[in-house]
Amino acid sequence: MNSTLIIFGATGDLAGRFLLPALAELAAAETLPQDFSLTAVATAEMTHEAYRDHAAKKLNEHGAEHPESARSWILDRTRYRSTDVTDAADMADLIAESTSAPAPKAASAPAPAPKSASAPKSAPESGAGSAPVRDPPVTVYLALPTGLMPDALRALAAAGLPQGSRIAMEKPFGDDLNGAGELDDLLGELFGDDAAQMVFNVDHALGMAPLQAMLPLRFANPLPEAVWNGEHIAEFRLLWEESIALEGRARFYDSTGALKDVLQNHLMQLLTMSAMERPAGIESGWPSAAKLRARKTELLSAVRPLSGDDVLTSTRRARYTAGTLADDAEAEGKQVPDYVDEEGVDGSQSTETFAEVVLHIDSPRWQGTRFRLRTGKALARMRKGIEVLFRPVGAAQEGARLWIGLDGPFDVELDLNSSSSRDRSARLSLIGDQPRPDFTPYGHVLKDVLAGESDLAAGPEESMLSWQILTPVMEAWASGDVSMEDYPAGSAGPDSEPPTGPRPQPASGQLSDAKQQPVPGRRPDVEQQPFQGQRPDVEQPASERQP
Ligand SMILES: NC(=O)C1=CN([C@@H]2O[C@H](COP(=O)(O)OP(=O)(O)OC[C@H]3O[C@@H](n4cnc5c(N)ncnc54)[C@H](OP(=O)(O)O)[C@@H]3O)[C@@H](O)[C@H]2O)C=CC1
Ligand SMILES: O=C1O[C@H](COP(=O)(O)O)[C@@H](O)[C@H](O)[C@H]1O
Repeated sequence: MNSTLIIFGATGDLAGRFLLPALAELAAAETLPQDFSLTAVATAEMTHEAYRDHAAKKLNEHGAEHPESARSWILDRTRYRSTDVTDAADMADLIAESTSAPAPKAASAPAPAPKSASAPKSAPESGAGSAPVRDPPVTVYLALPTGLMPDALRALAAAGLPQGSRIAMEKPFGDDLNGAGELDDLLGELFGDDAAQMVFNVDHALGMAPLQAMLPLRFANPLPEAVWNGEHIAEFRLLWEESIALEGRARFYDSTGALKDVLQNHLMQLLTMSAMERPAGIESGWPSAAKLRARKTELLSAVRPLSGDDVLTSTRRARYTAGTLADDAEAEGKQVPDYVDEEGVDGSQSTETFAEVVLHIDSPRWQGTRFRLRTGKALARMRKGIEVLFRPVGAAQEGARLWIGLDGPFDVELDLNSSSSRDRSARLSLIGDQPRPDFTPYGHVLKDVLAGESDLAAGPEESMLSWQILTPVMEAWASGDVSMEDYPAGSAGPDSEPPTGPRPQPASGQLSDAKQQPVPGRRPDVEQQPFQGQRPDVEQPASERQP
């Protein structure tokens, strides 16, 4: 496991809300090497102590559930450096400094064992404060706005990274289809064939244990798999609804919006994990990263392209107006102004805080099923999960419903048709909890990134296909063809009818002619596999449940 971590964007929201708490979590679980050190980087001038104070506050705010000893263990190994991420010379100094000097406090303060006095699970490569290892590998985490990624990567390549180093890049991968293609080309230019091993495209949705569990749930049980198709499922709702609003992130969010921030990446991962065909290797535990990506790209390639007209019937966008946020642990019932009046927001940009898109997949398995992807900020409650609406059978008014919570509560709910007596129908709800995840999503991500694993990294092809699917939406929204709706902060969202989707699906057994154009992938690690869906003869059922 790499023991030197450098976080760019260390004063940002991601670092404070997720990365620092995840490091404390890993320290508490004794997963980090004893000689672990963190170099926190941003542009602001600050002393090590000032940064540690800042980090301690963030850990109190977002990581209070981790033991005090684990939080101090991280802080003791943290130094701060102001560096221009686009400057190669500055970058080279930073890397040399991060790998050659012991972390400022680690040499003087004995490392408190976070949970017990036992040895860490990963063997230390050198003790804290011992003689530096020559050119040890580093892990560079780019928690930066997307626009900075190309310059940061160029500077890193020019500075030269020690053998075995890794780069973690936050989503979204590029800003649109062209940007993602250019970024992929740039990675190839800068790092050649090593790019696939070296660069980890982070999408923390993939670190959510229940999303990983979708594969065993679907493929290691006969029950869901037998009905996991368009004949039985009318609609998937892939939801990433947040109760929080901007949280001071206007600089980032106002040039991004809900579609690019969440729908293009996290929700597309929910889509692929819910709908992909069986990946080879799942029967023996977990598929290889290449096999998994092959199934994901196959699925995304089969998403029916949206025409300009389809965008009108298949999408909604909105932004919040003044209101009171939900009274939960994150949003705390705060009052917020109209989105356009939030500090740092440029109202003329028409940035949406709510996005909904309905897609169809032209594969034998998924004929007639709607895939509804919905995300938004300042909504009535925090709800991330997958809702599966089954088609009604016989005289039943409603079909069965399955809910899988992804990010706490980790609830699973199965609503079935039953009856309370011979002549009265009633719903039977089976409710349970999923197994507790070992780590939070960012705990998983950081553990994998530091350990050099790639199973949970998102492939660049997936990102490009996702951008390709959404390009017509972005174009229609930019030209104003789909009007911007609004919703009071803290409400369930806009009160218009949810979109129902585009034109009728192709006649039974036929797949759409208008397939997505293949996106040229540079990485050699994606294997294309043919569809193995079993039901080419499924007909569109008469009753389609309305959202
Ligand atoms: N916040 C979140 O909840 C999540 C964010 N992400 C992703 O993380 C990334 C960062 O988001 P977030 O933390 O919210 O953004 P913020 O705007 O909160 O933070 C951006 C960080 O980048 C630093 N920075 C900006 N310009 C430079 C530069 N030229 N050189 C060095 N550092 C620079 C800023 O430091 P300074 O102020 O000193 O310039 C700041 O630390 C985005 O890609 C986002 O998609 C992913 C998942 C969750
Ligand atoms: O990627 C992002 O995710 C967060 C939400 O993450 P979660 O794990 O708390 O659901 C979101 O707030 C942020 O805007 C986005 O960049």
